[in-house]
Amino acid sequence: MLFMVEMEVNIPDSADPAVVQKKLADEKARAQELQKSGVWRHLWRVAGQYANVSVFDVESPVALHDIMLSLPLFPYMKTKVTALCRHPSSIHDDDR
Ligand SMILES: O=C(O)CC1=CCC(=O)O1
Repeated sequence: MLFMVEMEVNIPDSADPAVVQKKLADEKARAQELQKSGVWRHLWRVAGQYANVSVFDVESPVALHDIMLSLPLFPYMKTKVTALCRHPSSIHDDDR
């Protein structure tokens, strides 16, 4: 199942810089691991915002939920999830 996930990151000024640096490094490692596994299909920066638009390919909504809550930056994120399905005019065989 494909889902578009919009993530907006807001790190409070009061956050400990060392903790934030660790979370940023852990987030990058986790995001790259999930991209290599094929689960995190697309990761795009939204120009001009500390936000991204992503496409996840997961077994179920609960699998997506578990992945999102496991992200180190999740506590600092506002998220929006949209279910996707194949467009009849798509030429990409891997859309589903
Ligand atoms: O910077 C972001 O948009 C948050 C984020 C998601 C994956 C990652 O590496 O950073």
